[in-house]
Amino acid sequence: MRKALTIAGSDSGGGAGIQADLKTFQELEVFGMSAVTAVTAQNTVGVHAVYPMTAEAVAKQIEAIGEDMGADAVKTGMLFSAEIIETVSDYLKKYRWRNVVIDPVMIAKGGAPLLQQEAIFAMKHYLLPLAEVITPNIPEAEVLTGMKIQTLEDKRQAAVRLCDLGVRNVVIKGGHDENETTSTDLFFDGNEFHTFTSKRIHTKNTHGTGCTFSAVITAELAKGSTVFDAVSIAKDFIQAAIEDGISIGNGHGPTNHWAYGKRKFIRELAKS
Ligand SMILES: Nc1ncnc2c1ncn2[C@@H]1O[C@H](COP(=O)(O)OP(=O)(O)OP(=O)(O)O)[C@@H](O)[C@H]1O
Ligand SMILES: Cc1ncc(CO)c(N)n1
Repeated sequence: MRKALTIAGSDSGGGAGIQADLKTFQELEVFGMSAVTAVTAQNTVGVHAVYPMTAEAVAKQIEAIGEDMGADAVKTGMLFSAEIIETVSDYLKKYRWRNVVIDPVMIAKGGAPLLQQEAIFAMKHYLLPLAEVITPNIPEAEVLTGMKIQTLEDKRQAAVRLCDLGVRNVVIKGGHDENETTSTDLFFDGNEFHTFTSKRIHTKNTHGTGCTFSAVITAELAKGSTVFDAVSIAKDFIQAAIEDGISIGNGHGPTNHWAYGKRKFIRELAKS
């Protein structure tokens, strides 16, 4: 049984954060574990409140896992403060965890800040050098690189800059390219570029797409996939999850975490 750890915030609405990560790990048959960095009171409409944990509480959760169960892959999501980022970075080094996926969560879809402005320095200088993969959306990649991203060439340049910060593989996600008919994610492994493109789905049920995408990469790395294959599976998984999105609540509904598994099961049934 492969094990994956998510270090992220709790989304009471269940579509993003720790909840999305654990549902995704489960779908991919990886044992999921968590260290909660903050509790958010959140639903499909927005974030009502954020209650960060102390850095000590985050440290104790990670230590409990590190001293006993270990992890085949680790992902980070909402980290909120510089202090939490520094603590997480220290523990990633202490346990020499490989397959570290950083989703540099900064702002929720409705605009609520999930990372303090003054924590960006810590993210760039302590956390990013530990990343096997980083998965920023366009606004996050702009903040981390200090450049405006409008074209595919801009995404390429930003990916190179992120590798210069010590990251080994970069995926710049295209969900925010809202004028396009496709959603194109740019992958850079430090040497070569590859684009993963899918048809853009016109839906408001996209809450937690980024968390789910990076959780798939984490689960696949835990199972021994290459980074390229893990990203490729993540793209298929999120496409199915958005296509079969769930219309609950009055705002951005969640994606469907079991759509990918259900389709795979139906395909296998048809073959037999
Ligand atoms: N409307 C859409 N149609 C198809 N794919 C999409 C759509 N929106 C997002 N995606 C895909 O979902 C994944 C996540 O991208 P996105 O840019 O939305 O992340 P994000 O902004 O970090 O998400 P969130 O903050 O809501 O968790 C990417 O693979 C992207 O291509
Ligand atoms: C807890 C949490 N993490 C990440 C996101 C980004 O989708 C969110 N909305 N909430």
